[in-house]
Amino acid sequence: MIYIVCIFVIFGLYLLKGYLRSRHEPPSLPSDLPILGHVHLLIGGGLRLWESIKTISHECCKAGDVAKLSLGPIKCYVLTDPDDIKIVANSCFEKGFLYDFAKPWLGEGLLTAPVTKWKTHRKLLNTTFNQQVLDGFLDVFNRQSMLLLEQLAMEEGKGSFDHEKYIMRNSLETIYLTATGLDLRAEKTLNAKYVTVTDKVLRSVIHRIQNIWYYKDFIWNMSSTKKQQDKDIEFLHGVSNMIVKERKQYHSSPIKNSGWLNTKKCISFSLLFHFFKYFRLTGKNLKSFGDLLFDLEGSNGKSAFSNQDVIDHVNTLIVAGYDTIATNLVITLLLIGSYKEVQDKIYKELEDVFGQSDRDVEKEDLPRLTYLEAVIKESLRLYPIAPMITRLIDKDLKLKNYTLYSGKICLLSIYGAHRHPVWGEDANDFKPERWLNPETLPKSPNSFLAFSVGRRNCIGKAYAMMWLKTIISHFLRKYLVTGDHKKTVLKFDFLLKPYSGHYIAIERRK
Ligand code: HEM
Repeated sequence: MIYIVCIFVIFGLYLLKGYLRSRHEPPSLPSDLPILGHVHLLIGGGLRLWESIKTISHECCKAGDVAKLSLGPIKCYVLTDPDDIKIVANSCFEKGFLYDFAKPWLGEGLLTAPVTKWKTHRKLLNTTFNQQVLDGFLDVFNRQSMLLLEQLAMEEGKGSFDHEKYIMRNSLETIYLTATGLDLRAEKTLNAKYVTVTDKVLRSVIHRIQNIWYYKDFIWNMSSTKKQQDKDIEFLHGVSNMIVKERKQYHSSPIKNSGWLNTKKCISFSLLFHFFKYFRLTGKNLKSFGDLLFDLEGSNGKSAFSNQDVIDHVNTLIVAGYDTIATNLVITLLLIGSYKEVQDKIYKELEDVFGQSDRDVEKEDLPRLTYLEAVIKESLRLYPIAPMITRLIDKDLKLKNYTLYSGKICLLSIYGAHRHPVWGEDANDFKPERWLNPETLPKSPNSFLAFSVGRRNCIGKAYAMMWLKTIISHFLRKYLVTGDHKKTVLKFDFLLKPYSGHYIAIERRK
């Protein structure tokens, strides 16, 4: 008898726990189909995926900022409240299995590294992203801006054109120079191929995310997309392996520090060639991120990173850096071209700082470009390049109104937080002025999340702002830009990207 009572009590407690837990669980998003859940939202290409991200975010906001979403058997949470997002981002650092789909490409660089590795590596990498190192890149940013203007000259006065192709190429060259020291300018074919192949690999990762039967490795491994992905990744790895190997050779050389002329003797001809181009371009002995990583020492006095670590980090910096800044620049120029009064105000600020001169941007100029900074932030608020990121909930977490239970994936909607009512009734409008007055900004400092939030936020934030301010200030001193952002159609291919209608026209300023 006592056994039967015990079984009833245990069963009763189990049911009670389930009931109490369900009372704290958030509601499910609408259109939750039996067994399939919300998988139908993932079906279709990048255009449909972007629409789905917007729908999920708006529905979640309506449901009280926390909601459940099911992808077949996989149960997820969605968040749109900025403060709740910060709690999750600062408590759970593991990103969940979706990021594993990028591991064949990015290995265990910062973006995809498991938490144990990420913690030590992020601390070390933070030291290489200091202001002094970034200031050293300003020369590259100025040279690359001038190069872009030279290339755009052929489009002057000719009506609308696709500025994305120029900007993608230029951004890749810039990030390559600062991450590896390699000057891709002289490698036009390699540059064009790198951009195309990177795009293909991004799309293949998205293809896997969209088709849940590919979540199982054995099915994915049999697919033709995976076979093509392997070939593409082999090409991308081939490029970075070549560079990193040569840099490593140079760093392990006993005469590394004995001056540029001596260094020549111990490095291969091809490296010498790259060095030559690099020094010619910058005119200074600048160190790339890759060089700084090789120089870092661990607690035992030896190199902190293995060859593979450096390759993974350099690959990650290139991928995380070039597409994000390029896409933001494409969208920001389009917005500036759509709002004449905004363009006039930026130009006025540029005149205050630079007069009529087309001189280089100096580090002292950057903090003075406050209106331009507001424009860039407003562009990132309306069009966050990474509109949704994920975290694995690895402990039960109490939020404002709900508890999230361990084991589920949490989708943090940056898009949703940026269009949240905390931004006011004009949340959908492009209004850079809101950034100039603390009264017109949301109370919570976590409401702007374009670079994510917490300790696992974007390591390249300061780099990105510096590069964007430099290039736009060169561009607008030379050109008047027109465009119509309302005609632009966007898609989501791992990152937010323009699909069509994003063209601009440029006229030289008198
Ligand atoms: C407008 C430009 C950029 C935007 C909007 C942006 C946005 C973001 C976001 C939202 C994350 C968090 C991703 C996640 O949690 O899954 C992130 C992470 C990261 N970003 Fe950026 N990023 C930009 C530029 C850059 C640049 C220029 C670099 C490198 C030079 C860079 C390197 C990284 C890296 C390495 C991470 C992973 C950090 C970690 O996990 O510790 N980003 N970025």
